[in-house]
Amino acid sequence: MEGVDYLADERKKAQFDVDEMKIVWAGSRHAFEVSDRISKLVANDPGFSKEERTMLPRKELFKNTLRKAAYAWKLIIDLHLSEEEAEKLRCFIDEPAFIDAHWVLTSCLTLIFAYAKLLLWAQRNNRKGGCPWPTRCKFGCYAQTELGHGSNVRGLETTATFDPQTDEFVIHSPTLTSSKWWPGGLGKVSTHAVVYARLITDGKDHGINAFIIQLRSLEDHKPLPGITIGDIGTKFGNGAYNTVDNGVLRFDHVRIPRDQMLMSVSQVTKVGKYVQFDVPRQLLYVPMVDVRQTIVADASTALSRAVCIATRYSAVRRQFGSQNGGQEIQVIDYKTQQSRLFPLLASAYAFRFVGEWLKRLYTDVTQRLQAKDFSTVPEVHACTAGLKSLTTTATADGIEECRKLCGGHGYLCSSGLPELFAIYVPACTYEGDNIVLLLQVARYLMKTVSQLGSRKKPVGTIAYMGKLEHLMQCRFDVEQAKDWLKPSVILEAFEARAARMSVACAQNISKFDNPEEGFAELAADLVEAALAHCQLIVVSKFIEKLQQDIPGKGVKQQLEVLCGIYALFLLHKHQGDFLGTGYITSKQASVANEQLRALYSQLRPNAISLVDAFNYTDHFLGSILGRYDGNVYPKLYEAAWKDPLNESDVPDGFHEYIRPLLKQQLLQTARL
Ligand SMILES: CCCCC/C=C\C/C=C\C/C=C\C=C\C(=O)SCCNC(=O)CCNC(=O)[C@H](O)C(C)(C)COP(=O)(O)OP(=O)(O)OC[C@H]1O[C@@H](n2cnc3c(N)ncnc32)[C@H](O)[C@@H]1OP(=O)(O)O
Ligand SMILES: Cc1cc2nc3c(=O)[nH]c(=O)nc-3n(C[C@H](O)[C@H](O)[C@H](O)COP(=O)(O)OP(=O)(O)OC[C@H]3O[C@@H](n4cnc5c(N)ncnc54)[C@H](O)[C@@H]3O)c2cc1C
Repeated sequence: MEGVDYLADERKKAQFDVDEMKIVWAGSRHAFEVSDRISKLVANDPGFSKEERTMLPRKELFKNTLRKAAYAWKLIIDLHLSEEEAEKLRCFIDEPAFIDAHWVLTSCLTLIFAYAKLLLWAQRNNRKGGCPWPTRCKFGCYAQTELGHGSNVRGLETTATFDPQTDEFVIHSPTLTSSKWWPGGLGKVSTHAVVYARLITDGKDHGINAFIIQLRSLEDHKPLPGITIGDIGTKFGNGAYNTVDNGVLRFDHVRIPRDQMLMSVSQVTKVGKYVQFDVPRQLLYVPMVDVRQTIVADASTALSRAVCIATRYSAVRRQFGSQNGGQEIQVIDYKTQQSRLFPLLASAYAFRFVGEWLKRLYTDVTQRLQAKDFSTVPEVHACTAGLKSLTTTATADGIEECRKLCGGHGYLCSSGLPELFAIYVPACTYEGDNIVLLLQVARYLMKTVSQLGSRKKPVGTIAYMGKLEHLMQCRFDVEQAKDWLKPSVILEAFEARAARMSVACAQNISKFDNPEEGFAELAADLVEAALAHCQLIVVSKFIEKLQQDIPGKGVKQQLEVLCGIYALFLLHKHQGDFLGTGYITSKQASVANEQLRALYSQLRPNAISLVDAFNYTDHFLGSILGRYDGNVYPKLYEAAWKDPLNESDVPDGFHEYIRPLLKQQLLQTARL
């Protein structure tokens, strides 16, 4: 029946003010209002329908994305949307597109500028006049990865050879493996690209630098002479990321003016002299830091969406336990369901808060860079790399777990979960493979441990290493379950575990004559130590959030429950680390698990309202199982009939393939 709220009883159980929690989730009252308004605008506009996305063939799907992007662009202009509103529009349209960075950044700059802004910052500081680039081009992409190399940026093969006769660079793809491969927006749309290539002057290779290169004619959109471009082919999942034209690109001695090199860390003069500036070479990599922090901020959105679907459906779905003709048990009441679902709900909140914090850290580093203060770049690199790895791995795994939590119906495209997973899972790979990124964090940790004796004091997220002596010796000395609720106890447990794992790795590396050999041999342990450090960051930022003034009846209490679940779930999952490093005993681990179970019971009556606080429209959720009103079964039944296979009772191919077989069977039966 339309209009009935099948989850109304669940909503009545809430012990906190949901409207206030919506504001905490959004980040501020203003952010909530913008998000609420724009999500409704998208949901009520048939131009943004997603209904048939998983059924369209690739060419139609792609054209449909182009249509939506153009339509959204028109709306932004017609409605005079601010940058913040445009970004929300991009988010709620919920379709990866070539044009994404336009929504992320500004309504008039290009995607290339997004990636290149820090490079351009340095360029502006080292050359007279600004770079005319952003206003000149139409659409851009970021062409770093090649067919043969992605993670190993120093191994890229594309060359940019300076020709002093003409004051130009000659861009060339010398091998098949040097073909640019993967850039989003490259295949069919981009007119320009930031291309990473080896700089060669006077026969000398100066390593990787970035260049701005026009790819297509602004008149007829054809590739310019010497340039070959195409799409790399269909990707994982129906619909999903196939809305994006990830592309391949080859250069055959393409000439570009000298000033199209992004001269952030070095410069080539008119006579071909290579000059290195007095800035760290890593500045070349800072655009990756920018996008990684955006990915961390987006992780909570993807995870909370899956959790919202699985939580609502778990309250609607009933299995077993009916007595005397009464109702069966809601699957959300099974302790196993709770122990799989509630840590994901807690993780969604935890990632939200760590994402907010990382944004502030990133804003701080960009301000420091303007003042030529490079001191925090290594820490920001470690934080963005590590948190990108932690949050995307946990989110991709979490979405898949939510699919399983919805049983068989979770496997239907109409549950929204298969497509959400297919769109999300490449986040574990793009902007840096998650293992490669954890190894970067491990390098930073090993460096930190090796410098502990020096005058350089660890600060920021590694400040805890400053009390190493205490962290190596301390023991958890309380016995009751409720002791595990004290923030100081949780924090010390995570600090001691992270510090001990890093120190153990450093000690083992020191047993090798060559530290690089030791690092390679111990890589699996180092990844675990890096993860322990990143989990400590997430836990500590959640605890910091709770120290703020949080208004609203019961809101802070619910967040305390979620924080406890996040931390104690990790402790339970990684018990081996905590026991192995000797900080807790097995009795204490079991007491922590007791406390975790008690927290699940406290969360249970609030579960539906905690996912309502995400304030997602049914359009954004794109899931029959996650509908706000819980009216699942009639809508699932209705949706099945919309499948193209159900357009006729007798399927295409019946006469060619089914009928002959049926006839053959009839004949055989007759012979018998
Ligand atoms: C524009 C907005 C778009 C918004 C989009 C929103 C969501 C995303 C949606 C879709 C995705 C779309 C696009 C995806 C794009 C891409 O995937 S682009 C390609 C990304 N590629 C990578 O991430 C490659 C990963 N590899 C690397 O980053 C490096 O090569 C590696 C870190 C592995 C280093 O290799 P190595 O050869 O060992 O290093 P070097 O010798 O070159 O340098 C080492 C020193 O530099 C420090 N460092 C490394 N990276 C950074 C960094 N990013 N920032 C600062 N510093 C860095 C490193 O710590 C070493 O320092 P020390 O020498 O130890 O002091
Ligand atoms: C959807 C999508 C969009 C993308 N968009 C862009 C884009 O816009 N622009 C762009 O330039 N690129 C883009 N990429 C490319 C992406 O950045 C790379 O795929 C990514 O950096 C991983 O590199 P790779 O493919 O070389 O993986 P590989 O490095 O080949 O990884 C293969 C395996 O080797 C392991 N491995 C590699 N190195 C090490 C090591 N040192 N130690 C231990 N294990 C290691 C990895 O963990 C992984 O298991 C995109 C990729 C995808 C999937």
